[in-house]
Amino acid sequence: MIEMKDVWKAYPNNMKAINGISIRIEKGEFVYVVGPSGAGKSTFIKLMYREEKPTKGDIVIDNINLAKLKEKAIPKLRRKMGVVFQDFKLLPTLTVFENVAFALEVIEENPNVIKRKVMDVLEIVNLKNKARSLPDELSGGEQQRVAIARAVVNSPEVLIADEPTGNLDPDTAWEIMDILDDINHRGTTVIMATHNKDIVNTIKKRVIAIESGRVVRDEARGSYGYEA
Ligand SMILES: Nc1ncnc2c1ncn2[C@@H]1O[C@H](COP(=O)(O)OP(=O)(O)OP(=O)(O)O)[C@@H](O)[C@H]1O
Repeated sequence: MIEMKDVWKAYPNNMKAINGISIRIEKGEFVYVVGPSGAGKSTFIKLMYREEKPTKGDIVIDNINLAKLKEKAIPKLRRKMGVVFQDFKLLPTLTVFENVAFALEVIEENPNVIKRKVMDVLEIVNLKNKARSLPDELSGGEQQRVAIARAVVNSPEVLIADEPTGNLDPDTAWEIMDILDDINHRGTTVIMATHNKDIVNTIKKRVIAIESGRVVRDEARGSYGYEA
């Protein structure tokens, strides 16, 4: 469960990106975050994985208050969440297997367990046959699938995705949605910021719309609501 209570965020240049947001997201939900460019979607998402700290208010994830979290406790929080970005952010010199294994090696997981978990998750994203490839030998959609595998290999409770289909052609974007939907059905909460009107209007989920740093709509099975 994720709860924001009257959260405000101003950047050091005094840009007020989030202006009093209160929301609650239950375990297992799939939520789209939509809104015009500059509305505060990325900031909203960055607050959730503690990339940014709120100026005011509380953000509670599984009884951990991010507003009060010490720097040294951040790695433990991050183990509860996987993050996927528009530009994949894979390590270019590591193979697909190594990119996905990396998060487990950092926590000194047993090598046999690493192998099993990585191959299991590569199966979910349908990339077992590319385990030895390097990222630049893959298509954009395949690279994003590796990034998703890396984000979920640790079985996080929450998967946060900031425009995961933003760099992909429409067909590939739908493939990514199938995978995110599958991961959600396996029990992971998914929170996805997106500008993809077709996806939001077709695969109906909860929609939180943000404008000028405020929630202007929060609808179960909502729609995109803006011109694409
Ligand atoms: N690190 C930063 N320092 C200062 N201002 C920032 C910073 N990051 C974002 N902003 C500003 O905060 C506001 C909200 O930005 P944010 O990236 O959250 O919007 P967004 O809805 O994700 O936009 P887009 O859809 O274009 O990605 C914008 O005015 C932006 O310029």
